[in-house]
Amino acid sequence: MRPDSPDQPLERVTPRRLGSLRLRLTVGVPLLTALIVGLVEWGHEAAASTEVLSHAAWLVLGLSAALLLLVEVLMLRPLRQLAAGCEAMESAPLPLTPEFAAPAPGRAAELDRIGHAMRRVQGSLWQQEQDARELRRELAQQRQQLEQARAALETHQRELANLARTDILTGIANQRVFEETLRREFKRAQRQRGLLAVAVLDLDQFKQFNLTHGTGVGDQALQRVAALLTERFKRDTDLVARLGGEEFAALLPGLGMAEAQGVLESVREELRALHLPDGRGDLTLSIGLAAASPAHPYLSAQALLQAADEALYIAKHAGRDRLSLAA
Ligand SMILES: Nc1nc2c(ncn2[C@@H]2O[C@H](COP(=O)(O)OP(=O)(O)OP(=O)(O)O)[C@@H](O)[C@H]2O)c(=O)[nH]1
Repeated sequence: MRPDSPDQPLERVTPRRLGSLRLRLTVGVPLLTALIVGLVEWGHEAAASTEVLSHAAWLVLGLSAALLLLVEVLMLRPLRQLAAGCEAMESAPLPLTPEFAAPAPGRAAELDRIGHAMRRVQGSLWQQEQDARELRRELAQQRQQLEQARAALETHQRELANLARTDILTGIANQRVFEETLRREFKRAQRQRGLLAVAVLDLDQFKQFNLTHGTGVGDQALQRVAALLTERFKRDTDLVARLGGEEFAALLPGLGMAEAQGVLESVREELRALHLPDGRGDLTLSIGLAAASPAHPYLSAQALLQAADEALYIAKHAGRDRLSLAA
């Protein structure tokens, strides 16, 4: 049996205040009766006979007992049940159950039904709280998953953006980035009356190199050239890129023709000294170089790049493995 069941013995659930009320009624009514009888005896000693008074006292006592019984049955017992229900609600959360489905008959049924309704409400609240807790937990999980998906998406977007700007084989900038940067740096050089050198570098006889050593070795050679250029041009403003195939480019802000020529000649020498692909090979590089300066301006970034291209063409036709300067 549950501690808050209405069938429980009354002594176990009697609230202190109800017990106090009953005690006061139990003690107070007989005392009052005795007091009345005493007063009547004292006041009417001479007039009334002892026998009549005695009957009156017994009548009052009987009425008091009946009154006590009525108070107990009609008020105290239902109140105790209600109080017990309230206490049980305070003490522990209960699931929604069909307890007290049939309230006790009689006048106490009203209070039983109130108690029962309160317990149903409490059970319903408890259930709703459980549901809300479960929903909050699911929401937190979904929020976490969403956060992870968002982070993964951002990573993929970054990778995609990088892929769109990077040459896959060599990992350096691609032609698109080179042309964007060239336009930007050209405008800056024009604005600041600065220097800007552009070099186009092309591996010699690479078709034959592939045929001799295979395209896998050709790929490795392209990667070595990219690494060499990245190593040599490492200022923040420098940019090396692969324009496509076996053709590379270097953008060198702040460098005039003579300075750029010196660095590029050493790069060409270094590559030849590598003897790609196997330390005994003879892979070489032809370079066309153009430089914009206040003394030698170009109309556009495109014109500057075209001048470097034309210089490369001259280097190729002059026998390869050399650097040519734009006119
Ligand atoms: N291994 C490899 N080869 C490539 C790649 N891209 C282009 N090539 C090859 O590079 C070769 C370029 O040949 P060509 O344009 O005739 O130039 P070349 O043989 O270097 O001759 P010149 O430039 O006149 O010295 C072609 O055979 C392409 O197949 C690549 O990513 N990997």
